[in-house]
Amino acid sequence: MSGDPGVSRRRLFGLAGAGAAVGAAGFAGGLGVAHAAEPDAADRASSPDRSAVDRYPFHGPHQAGIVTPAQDRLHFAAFDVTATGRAELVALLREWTAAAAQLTRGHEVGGGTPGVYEAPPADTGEALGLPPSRLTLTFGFGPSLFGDVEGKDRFGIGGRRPRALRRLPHFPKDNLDPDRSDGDLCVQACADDPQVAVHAIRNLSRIAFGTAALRWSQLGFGRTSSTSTTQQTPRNLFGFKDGTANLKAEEARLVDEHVWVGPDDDPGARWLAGGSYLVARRITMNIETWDRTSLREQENLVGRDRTEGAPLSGGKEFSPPDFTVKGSDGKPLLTADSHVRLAHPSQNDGVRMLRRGYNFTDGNDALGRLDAGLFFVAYVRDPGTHFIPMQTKLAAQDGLMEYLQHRGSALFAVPPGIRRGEYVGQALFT
Ligand SMILES: C=CC1=C(C)c2cc3[nH]c(cc4nc(cc5[nH]c(cc1n2)c(C)c5CCC(=O)O)C(CCC(=O)O)=C4C)c(C)c3C=C
Ligand SMILES: [Fe+2]
Repeated sequence: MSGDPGVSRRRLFGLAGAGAAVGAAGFAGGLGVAHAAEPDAADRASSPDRSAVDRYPFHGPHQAGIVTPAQDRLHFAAFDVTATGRAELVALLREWTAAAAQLTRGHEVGGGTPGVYEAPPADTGEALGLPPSRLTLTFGFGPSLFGDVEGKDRFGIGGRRPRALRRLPHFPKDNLDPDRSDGDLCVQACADDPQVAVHAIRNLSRIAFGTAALRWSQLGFGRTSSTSTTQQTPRNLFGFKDGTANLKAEEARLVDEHVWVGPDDDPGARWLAGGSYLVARRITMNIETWDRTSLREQENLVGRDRTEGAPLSGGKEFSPPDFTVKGSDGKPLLTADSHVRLAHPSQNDGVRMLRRGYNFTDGNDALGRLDAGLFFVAYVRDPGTHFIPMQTKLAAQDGLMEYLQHRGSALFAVPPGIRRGEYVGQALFT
């Protein structure tokens, strides 16, 4: 494995596939501009699967897990740093980076080198024998890392806090649970196998022991967006196609304009250039009430038809909505309180966002109602222009809000991609 000390889980079990060349070709041709990093020998796919690759490069100009085609499963974790020193924080970021490079290649944490028999193993073991499953690990820094509630700058980085990195404001109808909100650090683990995603978060949490503690986490079981034109549009738990009008990796110019932080966006935080901002919202959906709502009402609230996902103004799934088309009653077919009308770029100063959310359910509540919803994740160049105004409007005017409750909220600055030999966010500390 190209000099990497890690032992491939696949190789360990004698499963090495013959599809590496096919996989690499598929990556280059299928992804186009999606992730500018060229896979090296160790990053190449070891077996063909649905998308022709089973792993994505960890190193590159942008972190993987943003424009990377959205995988099927999510384990998202937010951490509080418990250590008080900058050196300990940097040491954690170094260790996380090394482990993430191994995990995304399908290797064991610690490289599979045998440890002391009397000591716990370096890797927890539940992913042994599993392929990389297109695991991506994406790291972010929360506002509190730069200054805690008392304004204390624990790590000497307060002066480099990006201007836009502040706790998200309280939006109308927010019913937030502090135990499901905020955090100093975050890790987004996405994979096509839930065991691989959970294994990654478990092992990164374990590495953090003594330096950072898990604050909250969220599992997601079905993507609610497409981030590449190669993907079919999935459905959310309201049964509607979600992700149709999402920004796609192939739209490189728009991704540059709306997702990546530019070098001159914030002169006091140039370390973030090439990175992005991650907005996370845990939104519970009142499934039982929705299921008792007529299809006509459901479609009017969304602004698209349920079967095809076409705008109610006519056309097919990817036809642009026409807000001027009126029904026989003289009213617009896309009503003023429909989600698609309110969220459309033409009603929001032209802003776009890269949505990367997941369906979730945590079983049922005491009344037997499904505790389910959408874990909304979006990547934006500036939350002040690309998220806060839209969410303020949706919270106040969106007809869907009758069926939704925002229970968790967080914002993180996502550093740019990681070069070999460096650790995530290194430019912030040098
Ligand atoms: C503030 C941003 C948004 C939140 C929060 C949000 C929650 C949310 N959305 C759906 C279902 C759908 N959303 C759709 C489109 C859509 N949503 C947003 C933003 C937020 N959604 C945008 C920017 C768009 C695209 C608008 C456009 O350009 O046309 C759709 C339609 C299909 C699609 O284009 O993706 C659905 C369906 C739910 C259920 C939800 C909260 C639980
Ligand atoms: Fe939406």
